[in-house]
Amino acid sequence: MIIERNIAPLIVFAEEDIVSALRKISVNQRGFVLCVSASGKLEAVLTDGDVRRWLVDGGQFDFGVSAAMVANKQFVAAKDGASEDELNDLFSDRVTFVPIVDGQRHLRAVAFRGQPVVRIGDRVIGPESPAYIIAEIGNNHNGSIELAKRLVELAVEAGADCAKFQMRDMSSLYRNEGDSDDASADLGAQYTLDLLSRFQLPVDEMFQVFDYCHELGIQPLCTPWDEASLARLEAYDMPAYKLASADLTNHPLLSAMARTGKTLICSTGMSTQGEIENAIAVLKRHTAPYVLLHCNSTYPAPFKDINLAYIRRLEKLSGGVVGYSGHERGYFIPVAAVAMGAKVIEKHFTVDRGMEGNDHRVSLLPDEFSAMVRAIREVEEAMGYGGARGITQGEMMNREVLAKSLVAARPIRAGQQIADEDIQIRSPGQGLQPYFRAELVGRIAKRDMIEGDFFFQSDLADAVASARDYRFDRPFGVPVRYHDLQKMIGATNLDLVEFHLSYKDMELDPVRMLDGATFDIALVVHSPELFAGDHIMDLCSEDDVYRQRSIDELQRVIDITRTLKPHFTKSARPPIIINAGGFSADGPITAERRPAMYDRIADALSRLDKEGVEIIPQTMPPYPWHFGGQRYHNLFLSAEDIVRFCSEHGYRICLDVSHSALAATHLKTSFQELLRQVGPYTCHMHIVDAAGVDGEGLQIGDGTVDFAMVADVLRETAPDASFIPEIWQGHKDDGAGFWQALDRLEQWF
Ligand SMILES: C=C(OP(=O)(O)O)C(=O)O
Repeated sequence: MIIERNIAPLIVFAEEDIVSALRKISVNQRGFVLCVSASGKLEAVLTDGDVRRWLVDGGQFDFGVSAAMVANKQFVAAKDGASEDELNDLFSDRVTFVPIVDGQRHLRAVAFRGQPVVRIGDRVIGPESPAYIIAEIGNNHNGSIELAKRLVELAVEAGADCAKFQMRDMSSLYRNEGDSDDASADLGAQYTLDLLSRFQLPVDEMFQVFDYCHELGIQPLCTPWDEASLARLEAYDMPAYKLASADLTNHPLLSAMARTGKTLICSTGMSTQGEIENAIAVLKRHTAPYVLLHCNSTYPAPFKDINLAYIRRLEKLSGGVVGYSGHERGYFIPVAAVAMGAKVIEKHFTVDRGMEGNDHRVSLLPDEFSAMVRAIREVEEAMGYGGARGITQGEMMNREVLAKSLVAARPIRAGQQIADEDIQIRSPGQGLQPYFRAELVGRIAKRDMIEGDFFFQSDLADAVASARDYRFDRPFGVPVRYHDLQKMIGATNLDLVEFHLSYKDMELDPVRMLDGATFDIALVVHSPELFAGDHIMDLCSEDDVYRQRSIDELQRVIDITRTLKPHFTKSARPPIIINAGGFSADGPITAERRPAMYDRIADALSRLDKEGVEIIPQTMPPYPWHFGGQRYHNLFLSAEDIVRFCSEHGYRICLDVSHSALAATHLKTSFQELLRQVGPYTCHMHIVDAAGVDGEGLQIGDGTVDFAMVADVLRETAPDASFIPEIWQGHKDDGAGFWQALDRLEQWF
């Protein structure tokens, strides 16, 4: 259960109009608002459903009507101080939230049934959120406001979500009123008192540092070590509080903190399980929103004593969000804690581990802290949701190359019953997976096969997508290789073929491969991206030798295209599609570096003999799949970049609908707008579906692209551009994937 005490987003004044109330519901995303009087008394509850019922049941569509007129005055509410069990009893299938009111019906909080989440300012921390990472500055400023501010700056740079400090009122906190010269104090306490007396920031300076945090966009938090400090921090209006392990058993302070109604992050170091359970009971009695941090309060904590597995136990005990406050050396343990479910991570932070004070020695330096943040974010990305196992895009590509298929062991004639001896298992994995063997045996072959031909899903199906003549409002074609060119052209009324050259194909003699044949259609060539020796085309590489190799390879592609051209009678100036380069391995390249990269590409292209051909760079997805692995593409993603390159350097492009849809999703920009802007520069297109940020090459209808919209925009902005359905592995099974795509696309194009 969640108790929300920040009620401002959940209330409207009863006399506010219904439109204001609906606006508030849209913003708070809770599906309701509570109508209160000017003095804050709860009068009614207004849900989405109430508004719908009002409209359907003959509401006068008078949007000036007050929220209270439409709202429901019969609602379930609880008294402030109700226990968690009492609140739980009020929930039902229909009641998913319960307003909590005081004796005078003033609204105090709202209880929600649901996932345990807490809020700190505008941050929501819960099972689905990224970990909230606290840079524990504590007293590592050693009493210097300048150093405190510098640590805040460094925490921001390191990617922390929060910069945390500590506040003590020395006179009320210590039994000797914080007298650091008290000779009767034992050694440990005397050392701590001495440090604290010298290294505390005065309250007004502490507040200046909090202001500085706000200025830099990082949340400030603080641990009050006593009630006097809590009162001072309340006066500043902190968004939440941290309770130190040392105070988990200090129920009066815990209760005082709980009474603020703010989220409490409570460390559990130095406590037994029974003491932790008692603290949870206090927190629940106050219906406080809280996070428990597993912690071993040794400085530094020995790895053998950390007992990270306790995080899971703590989660069960608390029934809420858990985290980890680490005092060990290094940052691997917090990263592991995140993998175990920690949603708050606190680590000490310093500029110099050699400075005076215990905490410095167990603190991370800024570059270590930022490495921890990076590692945590990577682990979070890798955690997933434990749903059903699917095959990822990268695996799918590797499965094609590395896995096995069922292939014909000897020639098979159409109409023949397939026997077990007709089948063998061979790599690559482009055909039916081996476990279909039993299903295949006994079937009647639908086609003639020679030894080594793949069996496909269609050999098990009763109906197969096959080619026919198509009608489109623009020239269309399919991708071909030397080996299937004749077959594809013979199958349907293509206007063009897009010749996909592999680097191996470049060693073949085009004249011999075409055997003197000519075709009454046009030619588009897709240059290889990968050349011999793992060379990936990169016309803007900063390595001049590498770049020159890319230029030379592209010149060879141009020469081959010129040799192919006379065999395609409708080709005046065949376009050559290139993936121009500009990829990176470890992360995206910043926007400032991109213009120079485009200039290098334009310069490389200007060095080519392009007589008789047109080079058209392809629009790119954010994550290309070179060698089945993940890299970053940086160029030809955004509409602005593409338009600038084309208009400045006089090029047209190949618009890959799948790539650009993924790019728009990744860049959080409008795909429709991208199409509108790049349409006028489009010479040729790959029309194919896409999903998410890396699901490319999908069959039409298997992704999320709105093809009706795409067709409408392109009819206006690129009416003459030709296209192919570049379905991944569409050529398999005699082009079944291409024919199915053309079938589906005909309704729009
Ligand atoms: C000492 C503190 O916390 P922990 O117990 O998590 O180290 C603190 O927050 O000041």
